Amino acid sequence: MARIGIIGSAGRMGQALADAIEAAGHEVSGGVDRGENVAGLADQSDALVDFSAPPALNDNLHAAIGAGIPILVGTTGLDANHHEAIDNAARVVPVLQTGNTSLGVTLLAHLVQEAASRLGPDWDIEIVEMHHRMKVDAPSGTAILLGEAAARGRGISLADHTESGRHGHTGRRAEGAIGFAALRGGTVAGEHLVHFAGDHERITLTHLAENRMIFARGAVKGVEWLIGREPGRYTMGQVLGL
Ligand SMILES: NC(=O)C1=CN([C@@H]2O[C@H](COP(=O)(O)OP(=O)(O)OC[C@H]3O[C@@H](n4cnc5c(N)ncnc54)[C@H](OP(=O)(O)O)[C@@H]3O)[C@@H](O)[C@H]2O)C=CC1
Ligand SMILES: O=C(O)C1=N[C@H](C(=O)O)C[C@H](O)C1
Repeated sequence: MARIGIIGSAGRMGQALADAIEAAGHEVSGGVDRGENVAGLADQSDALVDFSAPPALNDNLHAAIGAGIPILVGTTGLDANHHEAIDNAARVVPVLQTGNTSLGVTLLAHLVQEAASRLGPDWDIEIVEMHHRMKVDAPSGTAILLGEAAARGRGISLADHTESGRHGHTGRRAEGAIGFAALRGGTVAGEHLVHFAGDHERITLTHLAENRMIFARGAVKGVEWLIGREPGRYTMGQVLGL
């Protein structure tokens, strides 16, 4: 039984996570939201899970380091500075950062990498995601994770090949680009389609999240796996043995 502290506890994911922690036989050691004491929560926890917002990240990492416990970062919308802070924290405590904790997306990322490596650069890659109307970041963390998997498969850098938010007279598609489109509406928990568009044929790999429990259960698995590990930066692929 582990004592798991929730950062962003009043949010949609925080509430789903509390249910998943209890269903798995663990204890919710407490929860914090904006402006609350994360260091105090860390002191009474065996691990922290962060589903909050990017401005909270530095305090959350410091709290995990201060208490010497692992942290799973599920918050999306992170930039290069956030990733650098995660790398630094991972020298001291175990850290798992992912844009999607579900088993399905973790497997999908492997399939996307494989398809991208086998299909070659004349197959255009376009990633389309749809989420609920309350989502604040785009493209989703999952779309970026899938873009990175495609870029790895192709042996290119995602940053150098991203085409996002096309509008107006864009000119033709850049050769070798990985495109992103984000739709928002209703209560969609999360949909991701990765299109491989070749000459006169198309392959689409899809993941549909039907509710948030798939993310919450994956996060609990991640935490169970992280507790007792050496410091380091880990992935959901390692957790799920994929
Ligand atoms: N990795 C994954 O598998 C998944 C990741 N996510 C990501 O998780 C994050 C949360 O999503 P969701 O639950 O839908 O969002 P919500 O807006 O429902 O919840 C976010 C919660 O975090 C709180 N919060 C905001 N700022 C801070 C802060 N500085 N310190 C502590 N708490 C804070 C909010 O409080 P307040 O309302 O006061 O701002 C709110 O309670 C998003 O980045 C989302 O993309 C979501 C699903 C799965
Ligand atoms: O904000 C959400 O809801 C989700 N966020 C994550 C993302 O940005 O990919 C994961 C999931 O798709 C739901």
